[in-house]
Amino acid sequence: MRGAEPADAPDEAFTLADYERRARALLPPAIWDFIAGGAGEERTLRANEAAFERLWLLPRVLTGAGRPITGIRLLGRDWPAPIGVAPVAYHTLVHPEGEIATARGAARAGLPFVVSTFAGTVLEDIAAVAGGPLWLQLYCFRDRDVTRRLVERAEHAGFEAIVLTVDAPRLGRRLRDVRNDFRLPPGVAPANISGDDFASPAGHAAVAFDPALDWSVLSWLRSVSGLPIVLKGILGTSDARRAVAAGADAIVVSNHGGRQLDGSPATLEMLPGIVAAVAGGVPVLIDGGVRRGVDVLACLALGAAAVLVGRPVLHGLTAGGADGVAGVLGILLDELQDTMALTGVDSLEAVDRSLVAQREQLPHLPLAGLGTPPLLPDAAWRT
Ligand SMILES: Cc1cc2nc3c(=O)[nH]c(=O)nc-3n(C[C@H](O)[C@H](O)[C@H](O)COP(=O)(O)O)c2cc1C
Ligand SMILES: CCCCCCC(=O)C(=O)O
Repeated sequence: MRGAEPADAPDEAFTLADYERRARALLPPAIWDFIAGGAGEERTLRANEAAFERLWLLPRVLTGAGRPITGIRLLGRDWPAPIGVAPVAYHTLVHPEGEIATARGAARAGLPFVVSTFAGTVLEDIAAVAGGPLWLQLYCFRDRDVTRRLVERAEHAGFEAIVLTVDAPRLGRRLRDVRNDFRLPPGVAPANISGDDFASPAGHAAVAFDPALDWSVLSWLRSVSGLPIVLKGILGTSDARRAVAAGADAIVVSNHGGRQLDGSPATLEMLPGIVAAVAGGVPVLIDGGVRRGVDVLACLALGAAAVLVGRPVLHGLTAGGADGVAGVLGILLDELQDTMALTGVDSLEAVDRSLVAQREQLPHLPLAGLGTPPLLPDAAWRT
């Protein structure tokens, strides 16, 4: 248990951990496992959250920063805060209105929503209720016509970017799902692609995903869409550089929430090296284990332009539909504002690496060095 938290599912939620406990109490165990689980022994899943425990924020005092402004501009659009909803399949698993309720919840905060290829509701219906930027997450199928039609529909419906997931030539081996023989319940299916046999996500992916996907997919995608292309699932510096060279408009440092390669590093640990490698060429976003406003600020201090949040949004959706999603995003936003004010920064332009220190390194720092602490050793970032 973390912090001052009740052991049982709380009636009211004050933190994302409260929402998590409420969702767990409400969901059937196999659905809970599908959402909460990761690949293999879940080392990477655990590492994502644990990495945040190793960073401290170093407050600056008397800066007059009591009313911080959280807005950013990304891919030509203003975001009220550097927080978006990560693409997560099948919101209809946890709430009958699925992504429609999520879009309504995100709209209340005006925050962006990345809709999964495997959304359980129709893209055009989601677009009709959205209030912030909408991006489409794309899995590239063996059948490029199916993939192209999805992109064209999204563009026509007003989606503003394509987020191509590049870490999934197949699905990771998620042992909870294997042990549960997980199947989608009746009534839960992808609403935007046709076909059958979707019930086993891993089985369907094995048949439908293009296992031979390579960098040429970017020029193919450019040939079918004029939308900005964001590559999601970059973890290494050389891939990050290659993404920029290949014309990506942004990248998301992601290990798919620990659901793909178990044994890959925490995203937070890889972020500084990737930001350095990209050298301002494109915005770098990150996801994985972001659970508090402090975590958001830590990511920004290490060079991220914005964070995406996955499981917590589903927890909010489970607990309270659109209200729950708005609740989760509202808590993160409030916590980010608290953190900025207490750290002494009044805008995100004032956030830089001098705000964070790695716990293990602090005792060795001379006092004068506290302003510019070295973070993880370079070797940890190389690929
Ligand atoms: C239940 C579930 C379904 C997901 N579905 C997708 C998906 O359809 N496409 C995708 O690119 N990533 C998918 N992801 C990964 C998320 O986009 C994101 O990378 C990850 O959840 C971030 O970590 P967090 O949950 O710790 O915030 C999924 C994650 C979960 C938990
Ligand atoms: C073929 C269905 C696959 C859904 C995959 C969703 C996903 O990315 C996940 O991590 O789960």
